Parts: sequence; structure tokens; C-alpha cells
Amino acid sequence: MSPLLQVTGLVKEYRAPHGLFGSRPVRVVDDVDLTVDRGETLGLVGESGSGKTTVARCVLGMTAPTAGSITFDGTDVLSLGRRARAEFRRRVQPVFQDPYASLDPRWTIGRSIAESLVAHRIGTPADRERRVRELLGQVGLPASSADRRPSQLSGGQRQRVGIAAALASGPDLIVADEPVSALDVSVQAQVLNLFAQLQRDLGVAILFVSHDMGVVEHISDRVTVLFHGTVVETAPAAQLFADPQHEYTRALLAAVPVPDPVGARIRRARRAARADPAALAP
Ligand SMILES: Nc1ncnc2c1ncn2[C@@H]1O[C@H](COP(=O)(O)OP(=O)(O)OP(=O)(O)O)[C@@H](O)[C@H]1O
Repeated sequence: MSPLLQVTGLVKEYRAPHGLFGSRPVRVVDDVDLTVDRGETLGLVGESGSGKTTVARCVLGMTAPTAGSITFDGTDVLSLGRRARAEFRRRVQPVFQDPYASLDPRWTIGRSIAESLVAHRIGTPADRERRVRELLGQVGLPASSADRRPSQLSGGQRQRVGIAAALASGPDLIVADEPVSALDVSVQAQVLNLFAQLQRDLGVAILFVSHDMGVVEHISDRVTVLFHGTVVETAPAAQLFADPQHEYTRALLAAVPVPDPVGARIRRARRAARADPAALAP
């Protein structure tokens, strides 16, 4: 079966100012190939500036690639018509680093999540109210948080709302760009656990962008390593971390603190969640 998402030969150039002689193109993503299978989490890792966000933005259709192809479920996403594009947007949902920026501070959490349903013309108002409560439950928030505003929630709770909004349309793929980087380490573990649980329960695939090898190790089935805009290595997570092939991957791994506090917390939280599912609550 073909992959859910297939990125082939992706190139992105930006025009950078170049003194008196106008601008010249700067290639920040260069011939990137990656795939995400159905229900799989692919970690896309690299240092700041390696081009991870640019790849994610191209996949989400937020910026046009300079060259290359992106197919989703076998369809070329760079030449979609209006209706097909709306369906693509329903099936591929973003989760960003800072959910605060994407939540309207004047709206209740319930309204923000319901808005995703409205945008995709899903359900009647009564259906949406039910669905919002269900989504809040899925991300480990009490139904009462529907009446809260973003400022009344913690960073971890807000990211759970961001995830609920992404899940609202029933996506097949979530593109998560540094979704835990702004959170405290202990909260990171809880939110990563939530991603893992959702992937298991809902079968949603995740393109998980992070600069943090500790985070990527524990969430990914496979990992693609990006260095200066090019892919240097792709491998199953266990293999990549046990036996990295590329010098740059080894350098990234050497920078992971030992013992890895995020990993240890995730393992502890997973054990606790297995013993008591309520332990996943925020
Ligand atoms: N709109 C833009 N115009 C010009 N250059 C850009 C633009 N967006 C990104 N870049 C440049 O492209 C390169 C890759 O940026 P990108 O944000 O994709 O990297 P990243 O790996 O996600 O890093 P970070 O984690 O710091 O965001 C950087 O050098 C950045 O300055």
C-alpha cells in the first residue's frame, strides 16, 4: 500500500536580501524525501534552522514548495481543486507550538473547538456541543473546561485544547510542529503520552517535528533527520537511536542529556497510565 503522505524531492527557496544587487534565492529545504504511513508517527528532527518548519508548512499547504511533489493518500496535493483542498484540510490538521496564538482569547474553549467543526461543516449545533464534550474527554480535559477561556488554562491544558481542535474534523494525519517545546518537562511527558494514546486509539498518523532527540525517541515509530535542509538519515526509531549511521545524527544524540529527564518521565507516566488511565489527566 502506498504511504499516507509522500514527500519527494521537496525544495524550498526563499529570496534573501542581497545588498545593492537585489535578492538571491536561498535554498532552505533541498531535495527532501519522506513518507508517513497510515497510523504511524514519523519524527522529523534537526537543529534550529534545519528546515523542519518549512517542510511542515509545505505539507500543510501554508507555503508553496519551489520544486518537488507532495502526495496524500495517493493524490497530488499541490494541484488540488477547491473542493478537494477543503477535504485535504479536513484530513490533515496542524498542531502548533503555541496554542495560545491560535486560540481567540475572547472565546470559550468550547467555542474554539466547535469552530473547527463549523469550518468543516460538521454536525448540527447540538451535535457539535456533544462532540466538543467528547473531544475534551479524549484529550483528558473535564467537560467543564468548555466554558473556560484560554487565559484560565495552563500551558499543558491549552495544548490539549489545540489537540482537541485538530482532532475535531477526524483527521488522518496531524502535523505537529514542536508541540511540546513551550511546556515544562513534566507537562511535556503528559502531552507526549496523549499523542501516543491518540495514535493508538484513533489510528491517526503524526508528522512530529521537534529539535529534541529525547522527545522524538519516545514518540516516533521512524525518524527522519534533517541537516541544513537535507535528509541525512531515516530509520526506525529504535535502530536510529541504537545505531545512528550519520555523523550528524551521532552529534545530535551526543547533545541529549544523560539521563534523559523527558524520557524517564514519559516512561514513568506510561507505567502509571497503564496502571491507572486517570493518571493521564492534566
Ligand atoms: N519566510 C521566510 N523567509 C526567509 N527565510 C526563511 C523564512 N522562513 C524560514 N526561513 C529560513 O529558512 C531556514 C529554515 O527555517 P525553519 O523554520 O524551517 O527551520 P527549523 O528547523 O524549523 O528551525 P526552528 O526550529 O528554529 O524553527 C532558516 O534559516 C530560516 O531563517
